[in-house]
Amino acid sequence: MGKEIRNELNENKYKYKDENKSSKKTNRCITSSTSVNDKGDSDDITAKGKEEQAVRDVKNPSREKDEYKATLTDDSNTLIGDEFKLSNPLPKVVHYERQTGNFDEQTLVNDEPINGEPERAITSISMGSNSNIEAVKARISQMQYNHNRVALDRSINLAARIIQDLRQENRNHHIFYPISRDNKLDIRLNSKDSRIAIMRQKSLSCEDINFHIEKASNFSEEDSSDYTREPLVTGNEFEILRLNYRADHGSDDVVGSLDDNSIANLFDEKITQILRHLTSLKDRIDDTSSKVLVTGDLNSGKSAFCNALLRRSVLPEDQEPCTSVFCEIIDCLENDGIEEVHAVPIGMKYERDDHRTYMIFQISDLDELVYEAKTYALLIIYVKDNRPPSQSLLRNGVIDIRLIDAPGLNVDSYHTTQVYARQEEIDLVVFVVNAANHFTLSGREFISSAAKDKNFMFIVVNKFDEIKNKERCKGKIAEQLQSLSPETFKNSDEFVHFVSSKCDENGGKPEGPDGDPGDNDGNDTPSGNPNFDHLEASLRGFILEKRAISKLLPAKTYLRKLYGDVILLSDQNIKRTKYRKAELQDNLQKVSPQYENAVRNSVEVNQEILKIVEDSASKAYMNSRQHIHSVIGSVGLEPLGIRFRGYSNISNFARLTQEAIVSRIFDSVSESEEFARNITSDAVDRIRNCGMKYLKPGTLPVTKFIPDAMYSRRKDQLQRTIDMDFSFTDFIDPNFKGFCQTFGISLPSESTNALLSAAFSKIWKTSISGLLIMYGPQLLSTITGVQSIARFLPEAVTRKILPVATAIAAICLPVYYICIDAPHAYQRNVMKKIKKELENGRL
Ligand SMILES: Nc1nc2c(ncn2[C@@H]2O[C@H](COP(=O)(O)OP(=O)(O)OP(=O)(O)O)[C@@H](O)[C@H]2O)c(=O)[nH]1
Repeated sequence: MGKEIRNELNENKYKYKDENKSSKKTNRCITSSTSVNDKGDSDDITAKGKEEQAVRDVKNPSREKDEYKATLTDDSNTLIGDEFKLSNPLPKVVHYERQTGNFDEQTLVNDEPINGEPERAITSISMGSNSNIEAVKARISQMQYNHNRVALDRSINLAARIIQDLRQENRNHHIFYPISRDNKLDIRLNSKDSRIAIMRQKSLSCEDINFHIEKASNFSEEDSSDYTREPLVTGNEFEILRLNYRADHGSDDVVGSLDDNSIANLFDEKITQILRHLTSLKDRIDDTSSKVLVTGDLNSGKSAFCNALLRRSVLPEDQEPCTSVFCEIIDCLENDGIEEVHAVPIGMKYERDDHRTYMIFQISDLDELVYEAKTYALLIIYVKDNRPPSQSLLRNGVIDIRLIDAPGLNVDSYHTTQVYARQEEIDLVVFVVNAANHFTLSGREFISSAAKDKNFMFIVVNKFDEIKNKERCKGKIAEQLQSLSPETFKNSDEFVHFVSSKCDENGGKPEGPDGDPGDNDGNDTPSGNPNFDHLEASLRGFILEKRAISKLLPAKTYLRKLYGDVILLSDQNIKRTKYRKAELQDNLQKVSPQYENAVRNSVEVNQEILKIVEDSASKAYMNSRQHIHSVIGSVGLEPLGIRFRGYSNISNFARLTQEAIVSRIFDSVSESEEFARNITSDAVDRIRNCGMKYLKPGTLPVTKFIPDAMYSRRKDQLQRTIDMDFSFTDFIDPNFKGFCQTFGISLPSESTNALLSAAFSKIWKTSISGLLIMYGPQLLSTITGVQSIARFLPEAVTRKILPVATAIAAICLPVYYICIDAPHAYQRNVMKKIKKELENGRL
């Protein structure tokens, strides 16, 4: 990813080089609309202090130069005050060489090209008036500024895209974030307070936290060696992407004790913060006004300092802590020239044109309003400054400046957090420190945090009048500042000021009466206090002349650090991935033979197990089938021991018969199940032995096989599945053998018996049975030889009595047989039904 970012940066020419080095490359101009100049955004013409060179002849046409073709459109008027308004038309297109401040020979004057006549172009401009030259300079300055602003805007968009990609990557599979592991902190992480603090993190659920804490506690040397075998950065090298996690305010950072999941969550949160900050940076550079935040410790004199800058006692000053609401001071021209206070209630977004978003007060009400922190989030104070633009800070003719007086840092944690949050939308921080206290802990923390994107901040060491040993105080401040904000320290003369903001009764800073700008008559003079004058001049110079530094540099600084971090992180991930890949390949080589062996064994063992399972299953199946079938077969043949108590009791007989049959079948099922249990138990043992052959001792899970849990089907369920209804036909099942046995007729052989029984049964169910009834008596008489005997009987007997007797016998005998056989027939029919159900698989 590092490479990708670099490529992307190169493609877009977002080169953030060291400013000192880049300044040596003098021949580079602003190149394209997407580029950031070599010196970043800080070197507009005025900042370089080379205004006198801005308009001059091109002496060396062969030198290397990039051209910037700037069309003077709306942008050119953005910063030009009335005094720069032109009497003569300006050239429409100017080719300007950045490093030398020269216009080249392509310059057009009055729409006409002046190729080869550079003097004409220059003459045309310089022959006009000084205001012409100033106007061209101002416009070029503005062009460069706008150009840099657009470039930064694009760079911020690019950074946001990269950061979002990073977040997605981190969500897909955790990004490796280098940290130095600290096992000692685990104990602290396990404390109750830490648990509660971690639970407050919305990204972690309760279970997650317990899991992470447990994991952190179990973190062993072996785990940590994963991270130490290769030389990696520790995470402290990151400037923007550095992760901190403190269980409580002021406690130690415990990131080193968190596991990968928690780190990934923290990283995700960090990205959310960065994206928010990038948005505020974008808003900040697009905002045409400049916001100056005056902050510092409680009672350090912030309000007094603002008043001193305004030359008016606008904000209340007190020995007691007083400012607990943010006070934003704006020139009243932005409020139709009316001096007043707009108090914005908490939760409301201020819109000047929407009166519902604020309440209006007089400036004199500020004495009370600054205490109303529970009601108001912001006090917008519109003040009039009659001083000329060259002296006024708010109405300076160049850029709108808003002074923001913040509550003291150490008032309480809520206010401190608010100050931290607001500094994101701020272009310049003025940190007011009490000369007697030096930098307190909260002051130091704030300055370190602000230094992330602001290379420079003004340090106002206030109440210097109260210090006796002034040199000693200066030394102490310098010592602390060196480590806190090196850039500010390097440029101490411009950025560090030892002053007294309190009104000087002996002709010090002029101060008008409260709310009355009467003294502020536009003829104001410097304060008479050289230190304060110097501070004021530096402040004006920085904000007005070095707009690029005050407004754009914070964004550039932040982006440079962010890109640096992303590249560092990418490099670490690439290294880490390569290292892991090599390690995995090593391991793969080591485990490959073992793996192949394991696969072979697994195939063998699977085949063995499959065979055991198939054998056992088919044995159990065959046994059950045979056993149950034999029981079903025998039930119809053997008596069940249920007495038939006549046809009046037939339903009871049917129920008892069915129950007896079910009981027989159930017993056979239970016996089969028992058999299957034994077979399965034996199979499980054989499978276990099979596993033991291949697996190391102790690796096979100890599971207990419980045979009794195998079958749960109960007798009553079986009973319910058998059809309990019966009809009278269920009691009729004639068969030849039974018929013969009933009447004591003996049959020649078993096979003949079976044959006849089958035929008998078939015939019974067909129309032949009807014919038999009709012609049965005749047939019977023929079969039994009644006809031949009849020859010896008197004719009356043969004609009348014999046929009637034969017919009676042919009807009564089967009826008698059916009645006698009914109980057995029912038993046989029920069994037939059950068999049929079994065959159809419904039981
Ligand atoms: N001697 C001296 N006193 C000062 C100076 N600046 C401010 N004071 C006094 O210090 C006290 C506090 O000043 P403020 O301006 O209210 O301080 P602050 O930082 O705004 O206070 P909070 O907003 O409450 O945090 C007031 O009594 C001021 O008169 C100074 O330069 N010298």
